[in-house]
Amino acid sequence: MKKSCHIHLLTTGGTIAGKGQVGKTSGYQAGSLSTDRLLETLPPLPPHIHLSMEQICSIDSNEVDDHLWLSLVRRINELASTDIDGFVITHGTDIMDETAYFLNLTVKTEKPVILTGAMRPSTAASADGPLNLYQAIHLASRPEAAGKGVLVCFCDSIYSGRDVQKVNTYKTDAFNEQDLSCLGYMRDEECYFMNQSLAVHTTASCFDVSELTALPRVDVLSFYAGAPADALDYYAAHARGIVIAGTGSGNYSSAWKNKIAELEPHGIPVVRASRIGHGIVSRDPHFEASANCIPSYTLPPQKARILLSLALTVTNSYDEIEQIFRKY
Ligand SMILES: NC(=O)C[C@H](N)C(=O)O
Repeated sequence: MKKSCHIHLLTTGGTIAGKGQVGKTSGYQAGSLSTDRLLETLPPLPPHIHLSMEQICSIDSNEVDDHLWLSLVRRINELASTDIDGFVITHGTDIMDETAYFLNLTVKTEKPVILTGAMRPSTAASADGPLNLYQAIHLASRPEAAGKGVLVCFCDSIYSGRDVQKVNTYKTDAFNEQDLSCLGYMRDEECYFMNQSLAVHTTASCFDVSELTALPRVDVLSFYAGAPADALDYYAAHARGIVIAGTGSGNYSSAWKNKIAELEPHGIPVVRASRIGHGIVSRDPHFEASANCIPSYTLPPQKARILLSLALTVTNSYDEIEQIFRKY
């Protein structure tokens, strides 16, 4: 007989809890199914898995903000010292990559923490939520999933919270399988790990948000043909740091480069990321001419924003922020 296992489900809403016209995959309301109703869609679990649950909120993930992240991480850290063996979080897919990365940097447990969701509402023909949730619960019960950082289980694949990104607007296989983030596969209840993220996470992370009520404001600004450099003045006046979604390998015009250099004495770090979504933004003397300009390495803009915000909770030093971007 298998050793019994206690999995705790935290629900936040998203399309997995969405309801709409029966059969249709679009035009639905996300986050409208209660946790009990969500569980009615699940195939039966084996007797050794004991499931407990709580609803954190019931929202479209575009409503997720720093405050929700801080309460979610506090709740997981508080429950991590109980007899719970693993956590599953249901979440909308639009912001799932951001929440997974934030939790990857801030939860203080080696126990499995798995996010899942769906691309089709519960009322759609061939809704994908039940299988995703079923597999996420099984994955959370597996010792192989421990100590690997926060994971996403979606459409038969296992992704690292560090590198997962949504890459399709509506298909059920919506995350980046052909990239750094796919760590392995699910086949029914079985998990098959093939890779592991080397970036620092969870118990080894230096970020402690337990006393914070808000995160330092960091904004993302896109560069595009002819983008006016004075937009940076606005962000420099309102945010503690800026991430640029540049072109190609994190590029922008010389007018932007000069404006960023002007911000250096004002203590505003500017992280160069890329709007491409794949590849690396590495050090380039052309851009890193001013010390406040830091490459995002393999982080896309929305994840670089999270890391810069957390980095600003521990340091204002440009050099130390750069070291953090190399490690996390
Ligand atoms: N598939 C989804 O879950 C999308 C939805 N808008 C959400 O992120 O909440």
